[in-house]
Amino acid sequence: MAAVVEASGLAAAPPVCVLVLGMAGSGKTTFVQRLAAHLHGQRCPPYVINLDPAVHDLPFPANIDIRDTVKYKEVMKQYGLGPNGGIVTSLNLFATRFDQVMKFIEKRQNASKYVIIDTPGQIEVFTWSASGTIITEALASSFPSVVVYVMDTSRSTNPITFMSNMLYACSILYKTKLPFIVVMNKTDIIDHSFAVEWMQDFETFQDALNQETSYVSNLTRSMSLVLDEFYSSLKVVGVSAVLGTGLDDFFVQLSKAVDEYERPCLEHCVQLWGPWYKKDMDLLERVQRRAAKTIRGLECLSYEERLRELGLFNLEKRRLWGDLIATFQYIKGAYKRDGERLFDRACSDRTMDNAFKLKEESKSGEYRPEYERLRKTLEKAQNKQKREQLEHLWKDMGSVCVQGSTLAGSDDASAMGPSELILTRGTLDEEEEEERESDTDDIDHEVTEESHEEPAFRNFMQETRMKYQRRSNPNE
Ligand SMILES: Nc1nc2c(ncn2[C@@H]2O[C@H](COP(=O)(O)OP(=O)(O)OP(=O)(O)O)[C@@H](O)[C@H]2O)c(=O)[nH]1
Repeated sequence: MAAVVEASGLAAAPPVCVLVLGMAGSGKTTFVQRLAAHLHGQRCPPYVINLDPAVHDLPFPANIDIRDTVKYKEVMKQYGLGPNGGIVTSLNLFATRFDQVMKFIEKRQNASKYVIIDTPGQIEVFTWSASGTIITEALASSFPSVVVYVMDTSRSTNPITFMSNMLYACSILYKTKLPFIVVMNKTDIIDHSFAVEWMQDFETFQDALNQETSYVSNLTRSMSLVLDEFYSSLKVVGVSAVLGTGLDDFFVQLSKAVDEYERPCLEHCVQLWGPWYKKDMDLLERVQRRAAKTIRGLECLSYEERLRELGLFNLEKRRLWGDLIATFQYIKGAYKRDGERLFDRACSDRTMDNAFKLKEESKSGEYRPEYERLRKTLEKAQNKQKREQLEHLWKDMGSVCVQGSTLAGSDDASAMGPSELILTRGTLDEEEEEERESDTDDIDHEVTEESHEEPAFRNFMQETRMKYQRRSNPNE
Protein backbone atom coordinates (compact mmCIF):
# COMPACT_ATOMS: atom_id res chain seq x y z
CA MET A 1 0.00 0.00 0.00
CA ALA A 2 2.80 2.35 0.93
CA ALA A 3 4.23 1.75 -2.49
CA VAL A 4 1.01 2.95 -4.09
CA VAL A 5 1.21 6.13 -2.08
CA GLU A 6 4.84 6.57 -2.92
CA ALA A 7 4.30 5.82 -6.58
CA SER A 8 1.41 8.22 -6.90
CA GLY A 9 3.05 10.83 -4.69
CA LEU A 10 5.48 11.64 -7.48
CA ALA A 11 2.79 12.20 -10.07
CA ALA A 12 3.73 15.74 -11.08
CA ALA A 13 7.47 15.25 -10.84
CA PRO A 14 9.85 14.32 -13.66
CA PRO A 15 10.63 10.60 -13.88
CA VAL A 16 13.01 9.18 -11.35
CA CYS A 17 15.94 7.30 -12.89
CA VAL A 18 16.85 4.20 -10.93
CA LEU A 19 20.28 2.91 -11.92
CA VAL A 20 20.57 -0.70 -10.76
CA LEU A 21 24.17 -1.77 -10.13
CA GLY A 22 25.69 -4.75 -8.35
CA MET A 23 28.13 -7.62 -8.55
CA ALA A 24 27.51 -10.42 -11.04
CA GLY A 25 24.77 -12.72 -9.82
CA SER A 26 23.60 -10.41 -7.04
CA GLY A 27 20.12 -10.39 -8.57
CA LYS A 28 19.98 -7.09 -10.49
CA THR A 29 17.95 -8.44 -13.36
CA THR A 30 15.55 -10.32 -11.08
CA PHE A 31 15.17 -7.15 -8.99
CA VAL A 32 14.43 -5.03 -12.07
CA GLN A 33 11.91 -7.62 -13.19
CA ARG A 34 10.26 -7.54 -9.78
CA LEU A 35 10.22 -3.74 -9.66
CA ALA A 36 8.72 -3.53 -13.13
CA ALA A 37 6.05 -6.11 -12.30
CA HIS A 38 5.25 -4.31 -9.05
CA LEU A 39 4.86 -0.94 -10.76
CA HIS A 40 2.76 -2.44 -13.53
CA GLY A 41 0.58 -3.87 -10.78
CA GLN A 42 0.21 -0.35 -9.35
CA ARG A 43 -0.78 0.95 -12.81
CA CYS A 44 2.39 2.96 -12.85
CA PRO A 45 4.33 1.31 -15.70
CA PRO A 46 8.02 2.14 -15.63
CA TYR A 47 10.25 2.84 -18.60
CA VAL A 48 12.79 0.03 -18.56
CA ILE A 49 16.22 0.13 -20.16
CA ASN A 50 18.57 -2.82 -20.44
CA LEU A 51 22.25 -1.90 -20.73
CA ASP A 52 23.59 -5.44 -20.47
CA PRO A 53 24.58 -6.50 -23.99
CA ALA A 54 25.53 -10.01 -22.88
CA VAL A 55 22.34 -11.07 -21.16
CA HIS A 56 20.72 -14.15 -22.77
CA ASP A 57 17.10 -13.86 -21.80
CA LEU A 58 15.57 -10.76 -20.36
CA PRO A 59 12.80 -11.73 -17.99
CA PHE A 60 11.06 -8.37 -18.47
CA PRO A 61 9.95 -6.34 -21.49
CA ALA A 62 12.49 -3.56 -22.03
CA ASN A 63 11.49 -0.30 -23.69
CA ILE A 64 15.07 0.15 -24.79
CA ASP A 65 17.42 -2.80 -25.06
CA ILE A 66 21.09 -2.36 -25.88
CA ARG A 67 20.98 -5.74 -27.65
CA ASP A 68 18.71 -4.29 -30.31
CA THR A 69 21.42 -1.79 -31.05
CA VAL A 70 24.76 -3.52 -30.64
CA LYS A 71 25.41 -7.16 -31.32
CA TYR A 72 27.82 -8.05 -28.59
CA LYS A 73 28.96 -11.36 -30.10
CA GLU A 74 29.64 -9.68 -33.44
CA VAL A 75 31.71 -7.03 -31.71
CA MET A 76 33.72 -9.76 -29.97
CA LYS A 77 34.23 -11.69 -33.20
CA GLN A 78 35.19 -8.77 -35.36
CA TYR A 79 37.73 -7.33 -32.97
CA GLY A 80 38.98 -10.57 -31.53
CA LEU A 81 37.91 -9.42 -28.09
CA GLY A 82 37.16 -11.43 -24.99
CA PRO A 83 33.78 -11.19 -23.27
CA ASN A 84 34.67 -8.16 -21.14
CA GLY A 85 36.26 -6.26 -24.03
CA GLY A 86 33.15 -7.02 -26.08
CA ILE A 87 30.85 -5.67 -23.38
CA VAL A 88 32.93 -2.52 -22.84
CA THR A 89 33.03 -1.80 -26.58
CA SER A 90 29.31 -2.44 -26.96
CA LEU A 91 28.58 -0.03 -24.13
CA ASN A 92 30.91 2.56 -25.67
CA LEU A 93 29.03 2.31 -28.94
CA PHE A 94 25.73 2.66 -27.17
CA ALA A 95 26.94 5.66 -25.17
CA THR A 96 27.68 7.52 -28.39
CA ARG A 97 23.94 7.50 -29.09
CA PHE A 98 22.71 8.07 -25.59
CA ASP A 99 21.35 11.45 -26.58
CA GLN A 100 18.66 9.52 -28.47
CA VAL A 101 17.81 7.56 -25.37
CA MET A 102 17.49 10.83 -23.46
CA LYS A 103 15.04 12.08 -26.06
CA PHE A 104 12.94 8.94 -25.70
CA ILE A 105 12.87 9.31 -21.93
CA GLU A 106 11.89 12.97 -22.22
CA LYS A 107 9.05 12.06 -24.57
CA ARG A 108 7.80 9.43 -22.18
CA GLN A 109 8.11 11.46 -19.03
CA ASN A 110 4.40 12.02 -18.61
CA ALA A 111 3.63 8.35 -19.03
CA SER A 112 6.29 6.86 -16.74
CA LYS A 113 7.20 8.00 -13.29
CA TYR A 114 10.19 5.71 -13.09
CA VAL A 115 12.96 4.87 -15.49
CA ILE A 116 14.65 1.66 -14.41
CA ILE A 117 18.06 0.84 -15.83
CA ASP A 118 19.61 -2.62 -15.61
CA THR A 119 23.39 -2.62 -16.03
CA PRO A 120 25.97 -5.21 -17.16
CA GLY A 121 26.78 -8.12 -14.86
CA GLN A 122 30.43 -7.11 -14.65
CA ILE A 123 29.92 -4.08 -12.47
CA GLU A 124 33.25 -2.42 -13.31
CA VAL A 125 32.28 -2.31 -16.97
CA PHE A 126 29.76 0.32 -16.05
CA THR A 127 31.15 1.99 -12.97
CA TRP A 128 34.72 2.43 -14.19
CA SER A 129 34.22 3.10 -17.87
CA ALA A 130 33.93 6.34 -19.78
CA SER A 131 30.61 5.25 -21.23
CA GLY A 132 29.22 4.46 -17.77
CA THR A 133 30.15 7.96 -16.66
CA ILE A 134 28.62 9.53 -19.77
CA ILE A 135 25.37 7.65 -19.28
CA THR A 136 25.18 8.37 -15.54
CA GLU A 137 25.91 12.06 -16.00
CA ALA A 138 23.46 12.39 -18.86
CA LEU A 139 20.68 10.96 -16.71
CA ALA A 140 21.61 12.74 -13.50
CA SER A 141 21.85 16.14 -15.13
CA SER A 142 18.32 15.88 -16.50
CA PHE A 143 16.32 13.76 -14.05
CA PRO A 144 16.34 12.94 -10.37
CA SER A 145 18.62 9.91 -10.33
CA VAL A 146 19.32 7.34 -7.69
CA VAL A 147 21.87 4.52 -7.61
CA VAL A 148 20.56 1.21 -6.31
CA TYR A 149 23.34 -1.14 -5.31
CA VAL A 150 22.05 -4.71 -5.20
CA MET A 151 24.03 -7.10 -3.04
CA ASP A 152 23.68 -10.81 -2.45
CA THR A 153 23.00 -11.03 1.30
CA SER A 154 23.42 -14.78 1.38
CA ARG A 155 26.96 -14.44 0.06
CA SER A 156 27.91 -11.67 2.47
CA THR A 157 27.63 -13.53 5.75
CA ASN A 158 31.39 -13.58 6.08
CA PRO A 159 32.44 -10.24 7.62
CA ILE A 160 35.39 -9.89 5.26
CA THR A 161 33.24 -10.47 2.18
CA PHE A 162 30.68 -8.10 3.63
CA MET A 163 33.33 -5.43 4.11
CA SER A 164 34.61 -5.85 0.54
CA ASN A 165 31.09 -5.43 -0.76
CA MET A 166 30.60 -2.29 1.32
CA LEU A 167 33.91 -0.84 0.15
CA TYR A 168 32.78 -1.35 -3.40
CA ALA A 169 29.46 0.31 -2.65
CA CYS A 170 31.30 3.20 -1.05
CA SER A 171 33.55 3.65 -4.07
CA ILE A 172 30.51 3.79 -6.36
CA LEU A 173 28.87 6.35 -4.15
CA TYR A 174 31.91 8.60 -4.39
CA LYS A 175 32.25 8.00 -8.11
CA THR A 176 28.66 8.75 -9.05
CA LYS A 177 27.96 11.34 -6.32
CA LEU A 178 24.31 10.35 -6.43
CA PRO A 179 21.82 9.37 -3.74
CA PHE A 180 22.43 5.76 -2.93
CA ILE A 181 20.36 2.82 -1.71
CA VAL A 182 21.80 -0.56 -0.79
CA VAL A 183 19.35 -3.33 -1.60
CA MET A 184 20.23 -6.43 0.39
CA ASN A 185 18.75 -9.05 -1.86
CA LYS A 186 17.88 -12.72 -1.36
CA THR A 187 16.43 -12.22 2.12
CA ASP A 188 14.37 -15.35 1.49
CA ILE A 189 17.63 -17.26 2.03
CA ILE A 190 18.90 -15.25 4.98
CA ASP A 191 17.47 -12.24 6.76
CA HIS A 192 19.55 -9.11 6.31
CA SER A 193 19.29 -8.04 9.96
CA PHE A 194 22.77 -9.41 10.73
CA ALA A 195 24.25 -7.01 8.15
CA VAL A 196 22.29 -4.06 9.48
CA GLU A 197 23.53 -4.87 12.97
CA TRP A 198 27.11 -5.01 11.71
CA MET A 199 26.66 -1.57 10.24
CA GLN A 200 25.07 -0.07 13.32
CA ASP A 201 27.08 -1.74 16.02
CA PHE A 202 30.82 -1.73 15.60
CA GLU A 203 31.33 -4.21 18.45
CA THR A 204 29.07 -6.84 16.92
CA PHE A 205 31.05 -6.59 13.72
CA GLN A 206 34.27 -6.92 15.69
CA ASP A 207 32.87 -10.03 17.39
CA ALA A 208 32.12 -11.55 14.00
CA LEU A 209 35.61 -10.66 12.83
CA ASN A 210 37.18 -12.30 15.87
CA GLN A 211 36.06 -15.63 14.47
CA GLU A 212 38.27 -14.97 11.45
CA THR A 213 41.91 -15.89 11.57
CA SER A 214 42.81 -14.50 8.19
CA TYR A 215 45.38 -11.69 8.14
CA VAL A 216 42.87 -9.57 6.24
CA SER A 217 40.74 -9.37 9.34
CA ASN A 218 42.99 -6.69 10.84
CA LEU A 219 42.63 -4.57 7.75
CA THR A 220 38.88 -5.19 7.79
CA ARG A 221 38.76 -4.09 11.43
CA SER A 222 40.38 -0.77 10.59
CA MET A 223 38.26 -0.31 7.49
CA SER A 224 35.06 -0.76 9.46
CA LEU A 225 36.00 2.30 11.51
CA VAL A 226 36.56 4.30 8.36
CA LEU A 227 33.24 3.22 6.91
CA ASP A 228 31.30 4.34 9.95
CA GLU A 229 30.40 7.69 8.44
CA PHE A 230 29.39 6.03 5.16
CA TYR A 231 27.08 3.66 7.07
CA SER A 232 25.49 6.43 9.11
CA SER A 233 23.83 8.05 6.12
CA LEU A 234 23.27 4.92 4.08
CA LYS A 235 19.80 3.80 3.04
CA VAL A 236 19.50 0.04 3.39
CA VAL A 237 16.57 -2.16 2.40
CA GLY A 238 16.16 -5.91 2.69
CA VAL A 239 14.47 -7.41 -0.34
CA SER A 240 13.74 -10.74 -1.92
CA ALA A 241 13.57 -10.14 -5.64
CA VAL A 242 12.23 -13.65 -6.12
CA LEU A 243 9.39 -13.33 -3.61
CA GLY A 244 8.83 -9.60 -4.02
CA THR A 245 9.15 -8.81 -0.31
CA GLY A 246 10.58 -5.51 0.92
CA LEU A 247 9.43 -3.45 -2.05
CA ASP A 248 7.24 -1.12 0.02
CA ASP A 249 10.22 -0.20 2.14
CA PHE A 250 12.27 0.19 -1.02
CA PHE A 251 9.86 2.81 -2.38
CA VAL A 252 9.94 4.69 0.91
CA GLN A 253 13.74 4.84 0.70
CA LEU A 254 13.58 5.75 -2.97
CA SER A 255 11.36 8.69 -2.18
CA LYS A 256 13.86 9.85 0.48
CA ALA A 257 16.69 9.46 -1.98
CA VAL A 258 14.84 11.62 -4.52
CA ASP A 259 14.42 14.31 -1.84
CA GLU A 260 18.13 14.10 -1.25
CA TYR A 261 18.77 14.60 -4.95
CA GLU A 262 16.57 17.69 -4.97
CA ARG A 263 18.22 19.24 -1.93
CA PRO A 264 20.80 21.87 -2.82
CA CYS A 265 24.30 20.80 -2.01
CA LEU A 266 26.82 22.77 -0.04
CA GLU A 267 28.73 24.05 -3.05
CA HIS A 268 25.50 25.36 -4.56
CA CYS A 269 24.73 27.23 -1.36
CA VAL A 270 28.10 28.90 -1.32
CA GLN A 271 27.68 30.01 -4.91
CA LEU A 272 24.14 31.05 -4.34
CA TRP A 273 24.35 33.11 -1.21
CA GLY A 274 27.89 34.38 -1.54
CA PRO A 275 27.31 37.29 -3.89
CA TRP A 276 24.10 38.37 -2.21
CA TYR A 277 25.44 39.16 1.22
CA LYS A 278 28.86 40.64 1.60
CA LYS A 279 28.88 42.05 5.09
CA ASP A 280 29.46 41.45 8.72
CA MET A 281 32.48 39.28 9.13
CA ASP A 282 32.24 39.26 12.91
CA LEU A 283 28.85 37.71 12.81
CA LEU A 284 30.05 34.77 10.79
CA GLU A 285 33.01 34.23 13.05
CA ARG A 286 30.74 34.19 16.06
CA VAL A 287 28.44 31.69 14.42
CA GLN A 288 31.28 29.44 13.40
CA ARG A 289 32.78 29.53 16.87
CA ARG A 290 29.45 28.66 18.33
CA ALA A 291 28.92 25.83 15.85
CA ALA A 292 32.37 24.44 16.53
CA LYS A 293 31.70 24.56 20.26
CA THR A 294 28.45 22.72 19.92
CA ILE A 295 29.99 19.83 18.09
CA ARG A 296 32.61 18.31 20.28
CA GLY A 297 35.29 15.65 20.28
CA LEU A 298 35.76 13.65 17.15
CA GLU A 299 32.78 15.22 15.48
CA CYS A 300 34.26 18.63 16.07
CA LEU A 301 37.49 17.52 14.49
CA SER A 302 35.89 16.20 11.34
CA TYR A 303 33.65 19.24 11.16
CA GLU A 304 36.59 21.62 11.29
CA GLU A 305 38.60 19.54 8.89
CA ARG A 306 35.78 19.49 6.42
CA LEU A 307 35.31 23.23 6.68
CA ARG A 308 39.00 23.78 6.13
CA GLU A 309 38.90 21.46 3.17
CA LEU A 310 36.14 23.57 1.71
CA GLY A 311 38.08 26.72 2.47
CA LEU A 312 35.35 27.94 4.78
CA PHE A 313 37.72 28.72 7.60
CA ASN A 314 39.62 31.16 5.44
CA LEU A 315 37.12 33.86 5.88
CA GLU A 316 37.13 36.18 2.99
CA LYS A 317 34.72 39.03 3.06
CA ARG A 318 33.32 38.40 -0.36
CA ARG A 319 32.16 34.90 0.54
CA LEU A 320 31.00 35.78 3.96
CA TRP A 321 27.34 35.05 3.85
CA GLY A 322 27.87 32.16 1.54
CA ASP A 323 30.12 30.76 4.22
CA LEU A 324 27.53 31.28 6.87
CA ILE A 325 24.82 29.49 4.99
CA ALA A 326 27.22 26.83 3.83
CA THR A 327 28.28 26.26 7.40
CA PHE A 328 24.74 25.66 8.47
CA GLN A 329 23.93 23.59 5.43
CA TYR A 330 26.93 21.49 6.22
CA ILE A 331 25.89 21.06 9.82
CA LYS A 332 22.40 20.18 8.73
CA GLY A 333 23.63 17.62 6.24
CA ALA A 334 26.37 16.04 8.30
CA TYR A 335 24.59 15.95 11.60
CA LYS A 336 21.08 15.33 10.53
CA ARG A 337 19.73 14.71 14.00
CA ASP A 338 21.09 17.85 15.65
CA GLY A 339 21.58 20.06 12.66
CA GLU A 340 18.05 21.31 12.30
CA ARG A 341 17.83 22.18 15.99
CA LEU A 342 21.16 23.95 15.89
CA PHE A 343 20.13 25.90 12.83
CA ASP A 344 16.85 26.95 14.40
CA ARG A 345 18.51 27.95 17.65
CA ALA A 346 21.09 30.06 15.91
CA CYS A 347 18.50 31.65 13.69
CA SER A 348 16.22 32.59 16.52
CA ASP A 349 19.05 34.24 18.44
CA ARG A 350 18.69 38.04 18.54
CA THR A 351 22.08 38.55 17.00
CA MET A 352 21.05 36.33 14.14
CA ASP A 353 18.34 38.48 12.67
CA ASN A 354 19.86 38.44 9.27
CA ALA A 355 20.25 34.69 9.23
CA PHE A 356 16.67 34.41 10.31
CA LYS A 357 15.65 36.64 7.45
CA LEU A 358 17.53 34.41 5.06
CA LYS A 359 15.72 31.38 6.31
CA GLU A 360 12.37 33.11 5.87
CA GLU A 361 13.32 34.12 2.37
CA SER A 362 14.19 30.57 1.54
CA LYS A 363 10.80 29.49 2.85
CA SER A 364 8.97 32.09 0.84
CA GLY A 365 10.48 30.73 -2.29
CA GLU A 366 13.16 33.25 -3.23
CA TYR A 367 15.74 30.61 -2.74
CA ARG A 368 14.20 28.05 -5.03
CA PRO A 369 14.07 30.09 -8.26
CA GLU A 370 17.63 31.16 -7.72
CA TYR A 371 18.68 27.60 -7.18
CA GLU A 372 16.85 26.61 -10.34
CA ARG A 373 18.70 29.31 -12.24
CA LEU A 374 21.95 28.08 -10.80
CA ARG A 375 21.08 24.52 -11.66
CA LYS A 376 20.36 25.48 -15.23
CA THR A 377 23.72 27.18 -15.52
CA LEU A 378 25.40 24.11 -14.12
CA GLU A 379 23.42 21.85 -16.43
CA LYS A 380 24.50 23.93 -19.41
CA ALA A 381 28.11 23.52 -18.39
CA GLN A 382 27.60 19.81 -17.83
CA ASN A 383 25.94 19.36 -21.20
CA LYS A 384 28.82 21.14 -22.85
CA GLN A 385 31.24 18.85 -21.07
CA LYS A 386 29.17 15.84 -22.07
CA ARG A 387 29.18 16.94 -25.70
CA GLU A 388 32.93 17.34 -25.56
CA GLN A 389 33.30 13.88 -24.01
CA LEU A 390 31.15 12.42 -26.75
CA GLU A 391 33.12 14.21 -29.42
CA HIS A 392 36.24 12.69 -27.90
CA LEU A 393 34.70 9.28 -28.04
CA TRP A 394 33.75 9.82 -31.67
CA LYS A 395 37.16 11.04 -32.56
CA ASP A 396 38.81 8.06 -30.93
CA MET A 397 36.57 5.73 -32.77
CA GLY A 398 37.28 7.61 -35.98
CA SER A 399 41.00 7.69 -35.42
CA VAL A 400 41.17 3.92 -35.38
CA CYS A 401 38.82 3.64 -38.29
CA VAL A 402 41.28 3.21 -41.09
CA GLN A 403 40.42 1.44 -44.33
CA GLY A 404 39.35 4.28 -46.50
CA SER A 405 37.21 6.59 -44.48
CA THR A 406 38.01 7.95 -41.07
CA LEU A 407 35.46 9.72 -38.96
CA ALA A 408 38.15 11.98 -37.64
CA GLY A 409 38.41 13.49 -41.07
CA SER A 410 34.73 13.92 -41.47
CA ASP A 411 33.12 17.31 -41.09
CA ASP A 412 30.35 16.00 -38.94
CA ALA A 413 31.57 12.99 -37.09
CA SER A 414 28.33 12.45 -35.30
CA ALA A 415 26.51 12.10 -38.57
CA MET A 416 28.22 8.86 -39.46
CA GLY A 417 29.01 7.04 -36.29
CA PRO A 418 30.50 3.61 -36.11
CA SER A 419 27.21 2.17 -35.20
CA GLU A 420 24.23 3.97 -36.54
CA LEU A 421 22.02 2.65 -33.88
CA ILE A 422 18.34 2.31 -33.91
CA LEU A 423 16.56 1.99 -30.64
CA THR A 424 13.70 -0.18 -31.52
CA ARG A 425 11.73 -1.11 -28.46
CA GLY A 426 8.77 0.64 -27.00
CA THR A 427 9.35 3.92 -28.82
CA LEU A 428 6.90 5.61 -31.08
CA ASP A 429 9.36 7.43 -33.22
CA GLU A 430 11.65 4.69 -34.32
CA GLU A 431 10.68 5.27 -37.91
CA GLU A 432 12.15 8.72 -37.70
CA GLU A 433 15.56 7.12 -37.48
CA GLU A 434 17.12 5.84 -40.65
CA GLU A 435 18.51 2.37 -40.50
CA ARG A 436 22.11 2.35 -41.52
CA GLU A 437 24.88 -0.21 -41.64
CA SER A 438 26.77 -0.84 -38.49
CA ASP A 439 30.45 -0.40 -39.02
CA THR A 440 31.51 -1.30 -35.53
CA ASP A 441 34.73 -2.78 -36.90
CA ASP A 442 36.55 0.42 -36.45
CA ILE A 443 36.61 0.60 -32.71
CA ASP A 444 39.56 -0.01 -30.52
CA HIS A 445 38.12 -0.10 -27.06
CA GLU A 446 41.44 0.47 -25.36
CA VAL A 447 42.05 3.65 -27.29
CA THR A 448 38.53 4.74 -26.45
CA GLU A 449 39.07 4.15 -22.77
CA GLU A 450 42.44 5.85 -22.69
CA SER A 451 41.10 8.92 -24.34
CA HIS A 452 39.08 9.55 -21.21
CA GLU A 453 41.98 9.60 -18.85
CA GLU A 454 42.05 12.75 -16.82
CA PRO A 455 44.02 15.56 -18.44
CA ALA A 456 45.94 15.83 -15.18
CA PHE A 457 47.15 12.28 -15.60
CA ARG A 458 48.21 12.97 -19.15
CA ASN A 459 50.16 16.01 -17.98
CA PHE A 460 51.74 13.89 -15.30
CA MET A 461 52.81 11.30 -17.88
CA GLN A 462 54.18 14.00 -20.14
CA GLU A 463 56.19 15.57 -17.35
CA THR A 464 57.53 12.21 -16.23
CA ARG A 465 58.56 11.38 -19.78
CA MET A 466 60.34 14.72 -20.10
CA LYS A 467 62.10 14.13 -16.78
CA TYR A 468 63.42 10.78 -17.98
CA GLN A 469 64.52 12.28 -21.26
CA ARG A 470 66.38 15.04 -19.44
CA ARG A 471 68.04 12.48 -17.21
CA SER A 472 69.14 10.27 -20.10
CA ASN A 473 70.33 13.28 -22.16
CA PRO A 474 71.65 15.71 -19.57
CA ASN A 475 73.36 17.81 -22.24
CA GLU A 476 70.18 18.67 -24.08
N1 LIG B 1 16.86 -17.09 -3.57
C1 LIG B 1 16.91 -15.99 -4.32
N2 LIG B 1 17.54 -16.04 -5.50
C2 LIG B 1 17.59 -14.93 -6.24
C3 LIG B 1 16.99 -13.72 -5.82
N3 LIG B 1 17.20 -12.76 -6.79
C4 LIG B 1 17.91 -13.37 -7.74
N4 LIG B 1 18.13 -14.66 -7.44
C5 LIG B 1 18.85 -15.66 -8.23
O1 LIG B 1 20.20 -15.24 -8.38
C6 LIG B 1 20.68 -15.60 -9.67
C7 LIG B 1 21.21 -14.36 -10.37
O2 LIG B 1 20.14 -13.49 -10.60
P1 LIG B 1 20.18 -12.38 -11.72
O3 LIG B 1 18.97 -11.56 -11.58
O4 LIG B 1 20.46 -12.98 -13.05
O5 LIG B 1 21.45 -11.57 -11.23
P2 LIG B 1 22.24 -10.43 -12.02
O6 LIG B 1 22.91 -9.60 -10.99
O7 LIG B 1 21.35 -9.72 -12.95
O8 LIG B 1 23.24 -11.32 -12.80
P3 LIG B 1 24.27 -10.82 -13.94
O9 LIG B 1 23.53 -9.93 -14.87
O10 LIG B 1 24.75 -12.08 -14.55
O11 LIG B 1 25.32 -10.13 -13.20
C8 LIG B 1 19.51 -16.24 -10.40
O12 LIG B 1 19.64 -17.62 -10.29
C9 LIG B 1 18.31 -15.75 -9.63
O13 LIG B 1 17.24 -16.66 -9.67
C10 LIG B 1 16.30 -13.70 -4.57
O14 LIG B 1 15.73 -12.72 -4.10
N5 LIG B 1 16.30 -14.88 -3.85
